[in-house]
Amino acid sequence: MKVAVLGAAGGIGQALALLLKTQLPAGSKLSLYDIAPVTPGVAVDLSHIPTDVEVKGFAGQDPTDALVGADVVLMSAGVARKPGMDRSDLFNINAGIVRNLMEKVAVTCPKALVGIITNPVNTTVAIAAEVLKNAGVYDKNRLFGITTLDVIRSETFIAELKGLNVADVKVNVIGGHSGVTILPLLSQVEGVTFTDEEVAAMTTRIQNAGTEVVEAKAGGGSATLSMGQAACRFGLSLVRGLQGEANVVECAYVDGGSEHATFFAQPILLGKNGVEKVLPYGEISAFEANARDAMLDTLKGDIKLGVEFVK
Ligand SMILES: NC(=O)c1ccc[n+]([C@@H]2O[C@H](COP(=O)([O-])OP(=O)(O)OC[C@H]3O[C@@H](n4cnc5c(N)ncnc54)[C@H](O)[C@@H]3O)[C@@H](O)[C@H]2O)c1
Ligand SMILES: O=C(O)C[C@H](O)C(=O)O
Repeated sequence: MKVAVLGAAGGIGQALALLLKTQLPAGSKLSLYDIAPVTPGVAVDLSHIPTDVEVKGFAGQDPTDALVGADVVLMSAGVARKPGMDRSDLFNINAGIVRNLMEKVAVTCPKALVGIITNPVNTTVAIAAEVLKNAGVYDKNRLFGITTLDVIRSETFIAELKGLNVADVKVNVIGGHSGVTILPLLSQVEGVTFTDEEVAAMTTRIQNAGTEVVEAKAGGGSATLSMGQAACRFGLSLVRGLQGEANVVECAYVDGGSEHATFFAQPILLGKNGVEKVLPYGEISAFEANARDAMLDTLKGDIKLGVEFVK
């Protein structure tokens, strides 16, 4: 199994690469690419950790060498937010970065499962899909916007509030990955009840958790370590699905035939071809149904921006 990380010298990329080096199955290959010249050094550094995962690093303008033979590509290349910015403010720089990298993916490893981390995810995933369509290699089952950070935040915050063992807390988060488009389905969390006030406050906290980190880092970037963990969890789930493991389920932002929008985050069953099955997100409360319906104009606008950028 070969996993390529694009943006591997960055805050997320280095954390993710470290976690993958220590957690990928024995015999895997880890391929690190970034425009930053330090990237081969990051690979050498990781290669001294005694696990059976071979690490190679590539720098420069062309990611092709890093992508050859990749089964999974995880992309965090791009710029991060500073206080006062929305994720959509990253579009001007990151849209072109994602388009250019996806053009190389389309040519070099068109069958790879691709997980997009680069913000604004609601839009960059649509850009990635359009690039793959233009190249004639689009398979909607192989492209994912990684929303796992919203899931792990939900698990953490709910366990803290309710005094639960966090390992027992499971939460679906649907919609997209910015502001009101992030919708945790608190009504489905087993073994707990929330007051209306708790639902409102917890939903807002999860939606604003990225901003919480951006403000705490005071100009030094956005979430990197928790995102490294989230991307590692999602990347390992992709690998487990590819290896034929049963019942691998994660929420992700996919082109899954949703009635709500072309791309919509919801639970998916992963398998040997990526998305094996898009799963229903189940019964939701009136609060959640209102929040879902209220997000759709924003989400569809974000998607349209990405489609039009490539056209
Ligand atoms: N999906 C999520 O939940 C989530 C969570 C956190 C951050 N993010 C996003 O992830 C992205 C990266 O965040 P970060 O904190 O790692 O930023 P960072 O600045 O620490 O790292 C980004 C890396 O991308 C590299 N890069 C820039 N242009 C490139 C190109 N054309 N090819 C290859 N590499 C390139 C940079 O050299 C840098 O090493 C941001 O867009 C951020 O908003 C998404
Ligand atoms: O908030 C950001 O800009 C980064 C990321 O999307 C997050 O949710 O932490």
